[in-house]
Amino acid sequence: MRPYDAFLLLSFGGPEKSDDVIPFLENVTRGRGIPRERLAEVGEHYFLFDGVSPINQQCRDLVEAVRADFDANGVDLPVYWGNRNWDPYLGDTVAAMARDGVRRVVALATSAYSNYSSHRQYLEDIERARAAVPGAPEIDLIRPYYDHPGFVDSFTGHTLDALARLPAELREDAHLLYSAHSIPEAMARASGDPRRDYGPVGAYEAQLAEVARLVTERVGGGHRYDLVYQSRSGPPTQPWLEPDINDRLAELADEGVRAVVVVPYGFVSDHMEVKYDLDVEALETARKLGVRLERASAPGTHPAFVAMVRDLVTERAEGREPRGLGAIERSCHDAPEDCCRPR
Ligand SMILES: CC1=C(CCC(=O)O)c2cc3nc(cc4[nH]c(cc5[nH]c(cc1n2)c(C)c5CCC(=O)O)c(CCC(=O)O)c4C)C(CCC(=O)O)=C3C
Ligand SMILES: [Fe+2]
Repeated sequence: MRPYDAFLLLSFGGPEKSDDVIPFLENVTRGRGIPRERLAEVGEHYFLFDGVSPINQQCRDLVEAVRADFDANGVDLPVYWGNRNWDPYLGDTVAAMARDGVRRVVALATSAYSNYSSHRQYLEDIERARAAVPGAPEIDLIRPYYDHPGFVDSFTGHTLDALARLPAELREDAHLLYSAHSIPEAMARASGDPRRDYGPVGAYEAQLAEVARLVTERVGGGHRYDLVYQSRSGPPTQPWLEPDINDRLAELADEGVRAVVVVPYGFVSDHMEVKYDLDVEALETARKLGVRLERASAPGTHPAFVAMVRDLVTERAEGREPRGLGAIERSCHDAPEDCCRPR
């Protein structure tokens, strides 16, 4: 797979026992101005699950699936994994790669969209880790891949599965709620390639709208749908993207909607923000409102998603033009120096 001699999965990281929770939250929020009350509250979400975030095991599963897929398809690259906020830390992984004689790495982040947290911050993580390791390999980060057919098809499949779990009499009129991580409005406006015009909403929201349209079209059946946000943090005075999923659920209940399928299209796996903010909190909201809620799975190790990883690796290795189902102008693949920076 020239010019590369290794593949790296880059992820967020999460705690795996109660004692990890507070140090993990300190890592995530260092210098970010998250109120203490919010931190205590999010800590409780983790303690509810005995301090174990699902995200690390989901990364191990994806690493194994990618290894098997590479083996079966003649992609001869060792697979490494490193995180931003928890063990295995990216810095340790970069040191291990240097020791193993790895010179050039192709990396995929477990974030599909353009914005500071999902794209730029991973580029910064890579540079920081490399700077601390003498003889560190070069690391090329794969572009945002939100409209790759492998990402869209895995959500389509999982949305159809979730619809099938609804009682037959509720299925046809079920409302689709596409849920993504809220971010500060300023971060949303600064997302993407600064030379491009994404309209008033910025690249992140434009990309989300594209994916919701693509998945709804493929699911068929003419379902009505909305874009909603979850997991807001930051001080209440700072505007973040809205509407919150819980507020929108209340409005839909008022409008007479009796069943919703929540599609966590902002995420790559069913990690804590999905397991708590959707499966505990939004489910409870829906139950109180008398709305039936089914949650579709995020891609995880869906075969289309695993095959996507290989396609993105070969795209980068062969220097192929990026392709997607949407309008590629919405991406920031050709502006790796300036995209998704705070302005
Ligand atoms: C866009 C986005 C994604 C989706 C794309 C992607 O996947 O990258 C994402 C994913 C994740 N976010 C996660 C966890 C947290 N995010 C926080 C805080 C924040 N997230 C932000 C954005 C995003 N976050 C932002 C703008 C903040 C404010 C602070 C800052 O500017 O950085 C906090 C602090 C407490 C709080 O305030 O909630 C925690 C604990 C986990 C791990 C879950 C697990 O453990 O399973 C994952 C995958
Ligand atoms: Fe987050």
